[in-house]
Amino acid sequence: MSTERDGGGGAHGSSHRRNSSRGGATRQNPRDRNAPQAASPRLVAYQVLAEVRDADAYANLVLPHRLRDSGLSAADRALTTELVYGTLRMQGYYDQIIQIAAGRSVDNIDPVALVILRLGAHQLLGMRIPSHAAVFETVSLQKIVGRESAVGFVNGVLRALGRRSPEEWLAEVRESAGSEDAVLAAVYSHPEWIVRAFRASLRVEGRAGELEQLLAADNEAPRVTLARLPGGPHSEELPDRAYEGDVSPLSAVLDGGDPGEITARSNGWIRVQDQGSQLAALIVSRVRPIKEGEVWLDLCAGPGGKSAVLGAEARLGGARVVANEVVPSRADLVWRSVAAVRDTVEVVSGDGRDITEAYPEGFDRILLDAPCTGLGALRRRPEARWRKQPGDVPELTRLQEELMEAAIAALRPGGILAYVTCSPHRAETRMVVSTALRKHSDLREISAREVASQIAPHPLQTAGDDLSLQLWPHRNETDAMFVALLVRDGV
Ligand SMILES: C[S@@+](CC[C@H](N)C(=O)[O-])C[C@H]1O[C@@H](n2cnc3c(N)ncnc32)[C@H](O)[C@@H]1O
Repeated sequence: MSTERDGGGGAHGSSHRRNSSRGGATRQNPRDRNAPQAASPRLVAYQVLAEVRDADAYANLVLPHRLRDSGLSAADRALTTELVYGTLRMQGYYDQIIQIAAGRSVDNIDPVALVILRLGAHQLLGMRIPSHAAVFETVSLQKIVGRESAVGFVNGVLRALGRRSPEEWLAEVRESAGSEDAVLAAVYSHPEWIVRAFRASLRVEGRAGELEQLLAADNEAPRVTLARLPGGPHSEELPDRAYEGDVSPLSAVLDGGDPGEITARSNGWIRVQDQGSQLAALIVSRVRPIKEGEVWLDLCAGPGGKSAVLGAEARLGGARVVANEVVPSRADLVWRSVAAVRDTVEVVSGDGRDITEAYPEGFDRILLDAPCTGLGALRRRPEARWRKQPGDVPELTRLQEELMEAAIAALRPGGILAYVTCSPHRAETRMVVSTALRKHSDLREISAREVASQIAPHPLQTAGDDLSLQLWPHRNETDAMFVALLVRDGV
């Protein structure tokens, strides 16, 4: 499931790396395992990675908490972020190299040592921290958190890693993979089934040649993007060191600075949100002029990023919004997210498949931002690619089709339904829409691409013949959002 308030992303910066390669783990005696450990970037990064592995935690939720409590400087917080996000994104690639260097499968490596080796691999190969510093610091970490008996092993593997350049390792990994998809999966650190799904979606647009660019974009930290809710006290102003993005007229793309300070000062009017998500919500609110008294539904609203945009737009046009979310704790997040426009948004919690029981009178516009694999947001959720399984797809498409049926039943005659996912997987996008169109002769599709191109401040880079809109990280610098617009016949 996807979230919009995550922001996410890792900071880059070689100066941080240099400063911090001396920090933390070496300031105490690494052999005194009972002494309280002062926070260091590598120790905090290890703790986050261990929590992600052991407790199925989300790095973008755990990391900010750990950083807040760490007492680390801004530079060391940036280094920690890079260590966590970079290591998680490139885990598949580093595992190939660790296997070669260790002469055994990663399945046969002690789990703590494996996390530490991945952290070391990222420093050596991803951040190009000088080999002696990276090896020394990482071995020190093993002495603090790992088994004493594995220290020699970790030291030996890291030294083997450091003996070859990143380019030599890349060539070695390329050579040892088999098919073309296996090579791409290994080199760009994606599971092979995701590579195949992306290839299939791009091929429909006649752009299969962009696959490598897409995979590479997934491994880059996205820029932090803010949404300025329309009608807010400073919605027209761009914050310092920000520029308007190409995709959403509400966007402010940050060129540095702390988004936390800007968002906290704004009382909910300015918030972190991917441009693709902003555009998806604006497609619902701007597809046609708003008639006073319209009632809109956000059927799967948690954590509420799009509800806030819809609420702000509805408020200006005299409409109101019902925001529904099945998980009560996520409905609370929606309630918090719409703080600036609470007079316009009613937050409710229930299964979206039963929405017509609670609201038999129906809705003029519905946003169905469906639970999905989230394969379009891998940049911002670095561990997600390793957790998702191909078997998740059929289960999700069943739920998506059921929610689609409920949304259609809740649509007033003449009403508009936007079906949205943050996944480009065809089974979750066009196939769900095609099934709905086949089943309901009173539904017709209109061009989400055309509506989107009238909203976007700059020409939208899209391809293919579909009426639906498919955005891509490598082309649009957004999550790979999909939007289809369905209109129900009638007045
Ligand atoms: C893609 S997320 C929505 C993101 C949200 N629109 C935003 O912009 O912040 C999908 C949401 O659907 C919720 N969900 C899953 N099954 C549901 C159901 N049967 N009824 C309503 N919501 C559901 C999930 O809990 C999740 O919060």
